[in-house]
Amino acid sequence: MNNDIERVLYSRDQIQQVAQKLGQELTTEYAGKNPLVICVLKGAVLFTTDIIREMDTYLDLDFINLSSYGNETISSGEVQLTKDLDADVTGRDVLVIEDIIDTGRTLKFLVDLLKRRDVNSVKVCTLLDKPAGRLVDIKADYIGFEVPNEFVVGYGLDYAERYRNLPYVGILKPAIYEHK
Ligand SMILES: O=P(O)(O)OC[C@H]1O[C@H](OP(=O)(O)OP(=O)(O)O)[C@H](O)[C@@H]1O
Ligand SMILES: Nc1nc2[nH]cnc2c(=O)[nH]1
Repeated sequence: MNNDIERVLYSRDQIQQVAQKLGQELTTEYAGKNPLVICVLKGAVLFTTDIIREMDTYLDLDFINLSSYGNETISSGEVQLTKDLDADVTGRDVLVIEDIIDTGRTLKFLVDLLKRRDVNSVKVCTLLDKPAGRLVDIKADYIGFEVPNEFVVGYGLDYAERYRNLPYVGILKPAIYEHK
């Protein structure tokens, strides 16, 4: 699997360091607030487990599954809610954890949903931001790294469901797409 990677963008150590820094900031942000942390499945699983271990505050954890890429590298444009939250979010201070914001459609869909459900506040922490991919106007409050306008994999991010378990973020060799 590692042989399929052309270039590593962010190493495991770099990701751990940024998670520690963001976790400290989030500890301050949510002191005494008992936030509801929402992990956006599946991609944000690895980053979420890093972030919450760095947050020294009481919190609740929930999961939502949103999907719009299927097995492709380009968004279908339609966000599907395939698993809803278990928690009642009314009046909660919500922290959304994402792996990447690209077009922004997934995050906009989720933030709009949470606002319709009358949350008290919503903030977003993402491992990666790809500003050059943005098609809707939305920003994260906490960002690990910016990435160039290329399809990235690893650390939760997949290509056709593979590579989520790579311990770093990288770019695939072009031959991988040719042999799909
Ligand atoms: O800003 P956007 O263009 O909407 O892209 C970002 C979303 O795309 C990926 O999810 P995907 O739909 O691939 O589902 P997955 O997390 O299960 O892989 C990623 O995990 C983000 O949630
Ligand atoms: N794996 C992966 N999923 C994405 N979803 C939106 N952008 C990306 C990306 O660059 N890589």
